[in-house]
Amino acid sequence: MSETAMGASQKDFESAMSQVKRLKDPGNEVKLKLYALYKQATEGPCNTPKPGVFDLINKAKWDAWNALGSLPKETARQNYVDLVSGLSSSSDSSSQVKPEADRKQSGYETLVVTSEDGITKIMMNRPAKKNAMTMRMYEEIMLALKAASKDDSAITVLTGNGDYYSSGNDLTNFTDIPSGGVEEKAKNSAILLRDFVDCFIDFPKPLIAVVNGPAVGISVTILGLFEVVYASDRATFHTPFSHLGQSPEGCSSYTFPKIMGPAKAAEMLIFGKKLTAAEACAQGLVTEVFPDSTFQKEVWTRLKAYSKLPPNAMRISKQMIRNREKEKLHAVNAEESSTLQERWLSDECMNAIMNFLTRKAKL
Ligand SMILES: CCCC/C=C/CC(=O)SCCNC(=O)CCNC(=O)[C@H](O)C(C)(C)COP(=O)(O)OP(=O)(O)OC[C@H]1O[C@@H](n2cnc3c(N)ncnc32)[C@H](O)[C@@H]1OP(=O)(O)O
Repeated sequence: MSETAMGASQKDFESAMSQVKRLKDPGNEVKLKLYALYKQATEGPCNTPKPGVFDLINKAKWDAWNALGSLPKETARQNYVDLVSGLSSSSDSSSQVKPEADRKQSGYETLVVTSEDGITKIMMNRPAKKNAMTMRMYEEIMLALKAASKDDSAITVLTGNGDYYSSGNDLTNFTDIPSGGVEEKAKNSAILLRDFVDCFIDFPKPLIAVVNGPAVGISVTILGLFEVVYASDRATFHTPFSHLGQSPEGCSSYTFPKIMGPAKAAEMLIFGKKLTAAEACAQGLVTEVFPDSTFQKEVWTRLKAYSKLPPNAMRISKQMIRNREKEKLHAVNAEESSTLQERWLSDECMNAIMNFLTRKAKL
């Protein structure tokens, strides 16, 4: 569906609901996704108390609904219709689909998500906008991560389609002001940011970034939460927070000084120094750099080999490496998100965004 397409009508939604009843069992994961989108589309954000830990089924349903955060009702309705339509077409051709075949998951508007060879690949898919991250993309990445945490893949990859990895937060996100004004917008954005980064902090399987091109802002900062970062030699790493009147997020105020030392971290996070892939590798942010001409081939060959390692052992090793940091990371994320909530209301930030939107300035 195109980004500008109108949302699904109530009639489309009702027809999708009756189609669901005729589908063969799509499995628990998809059923949870359908449940969550249905609740969000009809009742809005999750509004019931969290069930107890032993109430497994209701807790899974609650988690799925709650994970949709503040996704608007209309978007949830559209996602529900898209998901059902994808399920219907795949069940029509189910006789041709092998269980281990490349499974493209439908229902996403801003991503292409596939699961193959023990690898779930989440590809940001707005190449014409340099994979800038819209509100919808944040929500969809969270959904895709939640699904990947429970699917049968061993490792999960985040990458970008086109010449950019991602240009970071879509600056037009700030133009859609709700009735509660800019304060409400800043508050909702801070909640979304915190939820988004929490998903990376809590992700249980090895997470790999395949950085196919330049990366900006939040797409760079969250790299500190990945196990491995492979970069094309065309990639650059840029966090122009001060230029935008903003402050670090993605736990980078904590992870970057740990990874590269406080002086190098300050150059990136305060002064917006752009690193080449080789520099980012020397600073420890990137694991390995590959020539762009052989990047995809070399990286995927390596990842396919890694994905054959025993998945439980990899998961346990990741948890041992990360778990003692988790509490700290959640606290840092909360602090960074609330600082940004204030920054977004500052003149410095508003002027910088206006400049971008009116094309007076480029990075
Ligand atoms: C709710 C959670 C919030 C979390 C906060 C995170 C903080 C950040 O992520 S800060 C980083 C924000 N990102 C930027 O400041 C980048 C802004 N973009 C640019 O400076 C340039 O577009 C570029 C250097 C990335 C690329 O320049 P280039 O000349 O090669 O291409 P363009 O013609 O500028 O881009 C093509 C097309 O894409 C649109 N676009 C690119 N990036 C963004 C973006 N971040 N937000 C909105 N739109 C973006 C650009 O406007 C062009 O669109 P049109 O073809 O329609 O003009």
